[in-house]
Amino acid sequence: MDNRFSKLKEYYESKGKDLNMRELFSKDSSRFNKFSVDVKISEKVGNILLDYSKNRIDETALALLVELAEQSGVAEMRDRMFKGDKINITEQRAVLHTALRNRDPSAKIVVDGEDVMVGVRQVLAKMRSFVGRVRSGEWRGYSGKAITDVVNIGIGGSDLGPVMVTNALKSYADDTKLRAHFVSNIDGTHLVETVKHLNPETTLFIVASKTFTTQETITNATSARAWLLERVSDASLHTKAVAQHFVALSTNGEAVSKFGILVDNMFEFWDWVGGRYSLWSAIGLSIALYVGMDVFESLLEGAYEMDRHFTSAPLAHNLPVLLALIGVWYNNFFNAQSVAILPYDQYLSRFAAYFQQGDMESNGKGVTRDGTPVSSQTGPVIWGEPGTNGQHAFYQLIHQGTKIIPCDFIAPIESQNNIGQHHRILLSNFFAQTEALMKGKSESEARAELVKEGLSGDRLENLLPHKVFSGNRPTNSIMIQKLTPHSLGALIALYEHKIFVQGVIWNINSFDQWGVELGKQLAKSILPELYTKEDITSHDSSTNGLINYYKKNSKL
Ligand SMILES: O=P(O)(O)OC[C@H]1O[C@H](O)[C@H](O)[C@@H](O)[C@@H]1O
Repeated sequence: MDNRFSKLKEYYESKGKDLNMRELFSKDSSRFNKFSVDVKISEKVGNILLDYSKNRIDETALALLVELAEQSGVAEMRDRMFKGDKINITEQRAVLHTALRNRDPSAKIVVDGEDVMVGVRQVLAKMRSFVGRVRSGEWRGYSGKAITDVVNIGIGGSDLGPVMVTNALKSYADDTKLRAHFVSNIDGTHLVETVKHLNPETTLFIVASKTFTTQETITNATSARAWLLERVSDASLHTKAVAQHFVALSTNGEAVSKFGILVDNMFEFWDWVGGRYSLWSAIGLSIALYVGMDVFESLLEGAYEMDRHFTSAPLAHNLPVLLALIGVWYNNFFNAQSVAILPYDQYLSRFAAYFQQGDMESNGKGVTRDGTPVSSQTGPVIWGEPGTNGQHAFYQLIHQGTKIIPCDFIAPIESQNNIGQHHRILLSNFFAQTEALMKGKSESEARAELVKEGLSGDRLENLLPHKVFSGNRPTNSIMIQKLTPHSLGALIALYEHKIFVQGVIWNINSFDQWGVELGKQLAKSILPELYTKEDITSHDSSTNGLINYYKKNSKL
């Protein structure tokens, strides 16, 4: 760790590592007020509360963390990102997903002498017109019927965002009129199972790929086209069928035309949009078709409001900055390996999966921006499932295991589906889990409980250690008023910017992903080997063994 971390390191060693939340809470009745921020993001987003008091921090640790952010140039790098500087140095690209949701009609962001906002607005207008035509039934399939099902074919950033958001905004859609499906995996099962019950006359395929070279997507799109054409018996209708049933979302116009999709049916975006930050671009078309363009634009607006908070709030009261700094504290000093994202909202069931790519592909890096090996830990493992499901699956390890797992609990105050006691039960679990993780159960408390249950002697002594919870396990609690397109947009942007801040502090490039390339290259060289008769000897003995085992037993 370089000098920027030394004061924190010293504080961690002398006091930080022994901070005990139970003691901190009992000594200071205003701890919640001191270590929480309730920010009104905008009228439509509403407030976002971040309670970070259930963390192993005190005023000194927090002040030193904020100092770390200042010294690392977080504010400067943030401003460079928003104005379109090429901060993605390895790819020499600007990082401007924030331009996609910039709702200021007079905004101008110049990259290579061109105002990118012009194109952003044009594509949004094109999306609006297309979405309107499909949703109203004006856009027809080859046989004259309106579209009932949309299948997004894409993977990674061209899949996870739309999957997560369409799921989150289900209550804003009308599934009886238009359904959204997603095919990502190259495993043929994904496509076959998805189209099995679909009517080719009323199905629209969206081929979503920034590069339009991704093996999985192009293979799935080719098979989807074959599926459609096999069902159009009149061959003279084939060109029309592709034109009416295939659209593309991409930065690569040439490859799109080569695939046979009309330029008119292509929705463009640009190399300054990272795949994992692209749901705000044309990649969001499946979202817009599913929930309507107004709702999609509300999502953009919500993210824009979070951008405004991020660019204007002082670092010590800045939601993404606080989340990032708390993460750095555990990642770099307590040696925490992972972070669990636990939304207490079924609509957010894909939120953690989405940010697995968002965070791990961004900050899973081993060299600094100047190419030297990092001297501190970088991005954590991100995982999580919605509550309360997770409670009955993996929370045991978070409560009593040997690993420290900082958790983010997220919940809306209001439910979209108020039936019986459900929402209050859900929230009581949220509150209880964070309390239990913080407080734990001491030996004397556990003993008293066992005595009360009538246990004594060896039985009590033997059981006692299993009933003790060490506590002092960190959580952030995030509450929004209600899961709306606006608040969802803000929540996603909150996490995006958290990742950004951590990347700046670790001095890494959060916007490339070279690490995914090697496996892709090797797969390309292995594929032809799977078609030959003879045994393969060109790899290590394990890879040769696996390939030859497959070939020997394959019935193909
Ligand atoms: O949108 P595409 O160009 O098809 O890329 C899809 C995905 O594949 C790549 O392997 C990257 O790791 C991801 O960042 C990207 O989102």
